[in-house]
Amino acid sequence: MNDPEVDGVDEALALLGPRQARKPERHRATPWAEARSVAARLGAAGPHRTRQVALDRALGGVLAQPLTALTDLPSFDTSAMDGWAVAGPGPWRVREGDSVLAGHGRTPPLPDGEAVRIATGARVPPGATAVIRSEHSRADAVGHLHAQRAVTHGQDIRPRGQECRSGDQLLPASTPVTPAVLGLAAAAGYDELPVVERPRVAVLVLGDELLTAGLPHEGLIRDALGPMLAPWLRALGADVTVTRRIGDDAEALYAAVSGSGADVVITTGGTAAGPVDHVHPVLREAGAELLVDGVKVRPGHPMLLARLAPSQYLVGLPGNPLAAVSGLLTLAEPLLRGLAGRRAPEANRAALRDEVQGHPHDTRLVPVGRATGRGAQGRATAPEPALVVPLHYNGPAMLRGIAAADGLAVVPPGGAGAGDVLEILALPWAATERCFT
Ligand SMILES: Nc1nc2c(c(=O)[nH]1)N[C@H]1C(S)=C(S)[C@@H](COP(=O)(O)OP(=O)(O)OC[C@H]3O[C@@H](n4cnc5c(N)ncnc54)[C@H](O)[C@@H]3O)O[C@H]1N2
Ligand code: MOO
Repeated sequence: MNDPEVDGVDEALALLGPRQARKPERHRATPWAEARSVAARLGAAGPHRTRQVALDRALGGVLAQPLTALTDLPSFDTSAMDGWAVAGPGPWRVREGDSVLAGHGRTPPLPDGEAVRIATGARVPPGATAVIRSEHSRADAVGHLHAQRAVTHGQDIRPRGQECRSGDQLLPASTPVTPAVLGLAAAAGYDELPVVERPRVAVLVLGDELLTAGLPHEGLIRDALGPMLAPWLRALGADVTVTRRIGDDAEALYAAVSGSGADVVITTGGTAAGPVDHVHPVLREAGAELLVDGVKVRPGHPMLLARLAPSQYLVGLPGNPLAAVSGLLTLAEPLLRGLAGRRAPEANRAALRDEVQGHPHDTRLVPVGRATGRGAQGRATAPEPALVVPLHYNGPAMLRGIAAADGLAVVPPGGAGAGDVLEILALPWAATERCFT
């Protein structure tokens, strides 16, 4: 675990001038799984602010409190079918000129031996013992109703409280608010829901070489992270309040970090030890506490997590775009998930179709796609466990692999062989497919 790095981190530290040398002792990167746990623990600790929001604004949030029924459901004995409410054994005398419809108030009691027309969803009159579907009954010429099948007591009546009693817990806290949850909440009497407020996130994009439009030219390149991070972070439960381009300006970075009112500041670039890599010096100047300073993962090993204030964090993503994705999923995702009050999803697992080379000491995160067709033994859909294909173009500076991917395989140190079953990190937009479980 504590072996010296074999890949140049020691050498990189040796290149640091005395002003930049951040630790007298040898740099120790955190193992990948431990780095995720640190971020998850911080997130789970909160703070969790609760907000009451109208139902139509609660979608995508998570319940801050258990959802408790405000009423019995159904709230009255209800007809489950269109037909006849009857009282006692038949045949029944039809109560003429009268129909019991949904939405109507209390109806007069039904005496034994009588039947009245009733609609699905209508209140069953007091005294009724069953509902007979219209297609299972026949009214004769002298005003009597005959059942064409045996009638059992209570048939096709939904009794009050069948689904829940007022005060029953319908869903626990931390349940994601889906369209179905909105429907249930409305049925159970809610106009508003208490949801965990989304953590506010500020994104600071560093680098003088970045263009926001047009073609790369004369050493300048397009900013690939600005357009990618805000929507990705939103999908992880964050409220991204701003994406700012800071350039390679230490003072501007210090001002942006120390003046930020965000719960989480996310920086991109500047995490390494180059002449304009300002993140470490600025964190030092701001009195931040480094909780994770480098992670034993490829790409993305210079990623970091710092506490700026008691409940305010900074995640430093490396500038190489796939390394930034690695930092996003390793540190930002578990931190934000916890702060957003979300539960950890069950780990997805899938079998590798092809061997993946590993790093000798570090975890690798490798974009993978679901195998289909011949790769999945001739079937159109992947068999159990799902089969995934490692994708090309997975270098730290490349997004071509991840843009075509269904997830990121967690490749242990030393690599993995064909058929090995690995954890797959989900991409938030692939969540609805849940294909790896
Ligand atoms: N001497 C060493 N140099 C480097 C090491 C090391 O261990 N020793 N690690 C390398 C690794 S791995 C990574 S990753 C990068 C991390 O560097 P920084 O976080 O300081 O990022 P930058 O130097 O600012 O940029 C790196 C690379 O990424 C490009 N970049 C930056 N931002 C964006 C963006 N928004 N969109 C697209 N591309 C971006 C930037 O132009 C650089 O090419 O350090 C290595 N160096
Ligand atoms: O690990 Mo760097 O983060 O490979 O590109």
